Amino acid sequence: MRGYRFDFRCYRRRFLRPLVTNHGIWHTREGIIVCLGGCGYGEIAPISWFGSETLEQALDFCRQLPPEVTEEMIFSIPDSLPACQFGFQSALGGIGNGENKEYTQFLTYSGLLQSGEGALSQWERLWKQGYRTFKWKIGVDAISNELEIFELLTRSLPPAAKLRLDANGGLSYEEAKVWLGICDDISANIEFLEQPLPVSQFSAMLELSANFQTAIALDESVATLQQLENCFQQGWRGIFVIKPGIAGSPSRLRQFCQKHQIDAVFSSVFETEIGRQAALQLAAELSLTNRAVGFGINHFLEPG
Ligand SMILES: O=C(O)CCC(=O)c1ccccc1C(=O)O
Ligand SMILES: [Mg+2]
Repeated sequence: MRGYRFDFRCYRRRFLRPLVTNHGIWHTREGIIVCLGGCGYGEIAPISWFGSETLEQALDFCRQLPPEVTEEMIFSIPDSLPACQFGFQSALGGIGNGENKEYTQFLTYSGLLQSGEGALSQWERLWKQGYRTFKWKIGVDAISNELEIFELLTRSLPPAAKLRLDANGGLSYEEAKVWLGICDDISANIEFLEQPLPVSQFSAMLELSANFQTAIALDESVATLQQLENCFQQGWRGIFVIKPGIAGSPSRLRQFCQKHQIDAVFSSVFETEIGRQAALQLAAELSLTNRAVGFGINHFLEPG
C-alpha cells in the first residue's frame, strides 16, 4: 500500500478576547497541523474538556508514527483519538485545495456574542456585517443577572434575528425550566437552548425537550461520534450540534448523518483555516436544514 511522507507541527494562537463559558476561561488555542506528502494538510484541534483527547495524547500519537504513513494506519486510529481521526482523514482527502467551494458559499453563519452584557453593544456590529443568527453563552453568571441582560438583548434585536443560547451544561434542572419557560413566552425568535444540563443528565434533557416548545440542542452530550450514536439510539430527535474537528472520523460521520437524516448544526472548535475548510465542507454536504453554522467571526489575535 502506498505510504505518504508524514510531518507535523504544533501551533498556538491567543484569543482576541478570552472565551468565557461554564467550563471556565479559555485564553489560548493550541493544536497540530499534519502534512501528508503529495496529499494535503489536516488539523488536529482537541478540546479535552469537551470530550476529545488531550493535545498531549494527540502529540504522542503523532510522535510514534513512522515517517511514512499508509491509509490503513489512518483508518485504524482508535476512537479514543477523535481529533486525530479528523486531522489525518482530512489530510488524506486533500483538504485545502478548495474543491468544494461551490457548496460552502451557500452556508449562513452564526456570530458568537461575548458572554455577559458585552453582547448588548456587540450584536449590532455583527448585524451590520450581515449576521442574522447570534449565539450567547449563559450559565456563566447568576441566573438573575443573565435574565436581565437577556431581556434587554431580546428587546433590542430586530425581529428577523435568531438567537441561540448556550449553557454549556451549566444550568440546574430548575434553571433550565425557567429559561425554557421564558423562551416559550417571549416573541423574540429563540432558535434553541444548547446543552442546558450536564452530559450525565440525558433523560432530563429528553424530558425538557418534550415539555417545552423551544428546541433543545445537544452539544457536549454528542461531542464524539460514539456519543452521537448513543444519544440517537436513546431516542434524541432534537437538534445535534456537530463539531467535526472533535467528532472523529469524517467518513463515519458522513455515513451516520446520511443514514439518519438528523437535524444538525455544525460548529467550529476554533481551528485554523485548515481544519475550518475541512469542517465547512462536511457542514455544506451534510446540513439538511438551513440552520446557520457556528463558524462566525475570527476570534484570534494572530492570523492562522
Ligand atoms: O457553536 C458556535 O456557534 C461557536 C463555537 C462554540 O460555541 C464552541 C467552540 C468551541 C468549544 C465549545 C463551543 C460551544 O459550543 O460550547
Ligand atoms: Mg455549545
